[in-house]
Amino acid sequence: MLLSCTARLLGRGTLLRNPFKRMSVRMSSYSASGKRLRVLVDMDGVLADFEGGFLKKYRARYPDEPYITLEDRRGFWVSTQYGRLRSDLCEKAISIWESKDFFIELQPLPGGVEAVKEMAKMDNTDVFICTSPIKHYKHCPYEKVILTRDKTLISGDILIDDKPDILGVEAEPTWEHILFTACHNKHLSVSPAQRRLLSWSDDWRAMLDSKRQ
Ligand SMILES: Cc1cn([C@H]2C[C@H](O)[C@@H](COP(=O)(O)O)O2)c(=O)[nH]c1=O
Ligand SMILES: [Mg+2]
Repeated sequence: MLLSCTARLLGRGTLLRNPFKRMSVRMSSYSASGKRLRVLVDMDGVLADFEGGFLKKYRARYPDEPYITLEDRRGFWVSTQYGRLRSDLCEKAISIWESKDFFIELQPLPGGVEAVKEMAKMDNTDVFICTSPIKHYKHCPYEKVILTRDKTLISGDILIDDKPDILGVEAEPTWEHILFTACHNKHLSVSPAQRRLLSWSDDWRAMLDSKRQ
């Protein structure tokens, strides 16, 4: 569903060729002096309701098995928390997002598509969706947009992402990580230096502005 919303914004035929870059270059003009702002926006848990979509499909497929409400979610990895509930539930959880149509049917999180659309129209701003694929490659890469297992390698000014720890081979990524609040991270106390975006109703525009020269 998110992908179809995004496709409507951008034209489905261009999705896998990094349409946001083309779109932002087309829609905004370079200023003579100003540096362009590069915003990386995560997909699962930021634009697409991964947790809600997972729970709905898990309960439909395994109606007699225990489950974890969104209120009780803790820790980034759903599979880890389900595995702690009962060891075989880890594999059952994984089976949900490895299924065909899981990613393409995720619902958009409120305001996300509109925010990205607005960002992409801003002067001197380039917006990219930056998302990690699952290890099971059968359906996921086709259903997602831009893929990287290591977001530290991607250069940008801001990365809006719900994963609390974004690690990779680059020890000092160029971006500032803005933590997008999700059910699994809202109880975490993060360092005072770490900024949070509570939802797409929060002031993401001010966060972008704070990074402009
Ligand atoms: C919770 C959870 C997620 N995954 C997968 C699903 C996504 O493809 C990535 C997360 O991508 P993001 O760019 O960091 O949002 O991880 C998983 O494999 N196991 C899980 O428990
Ligand atoms: Mg995410």
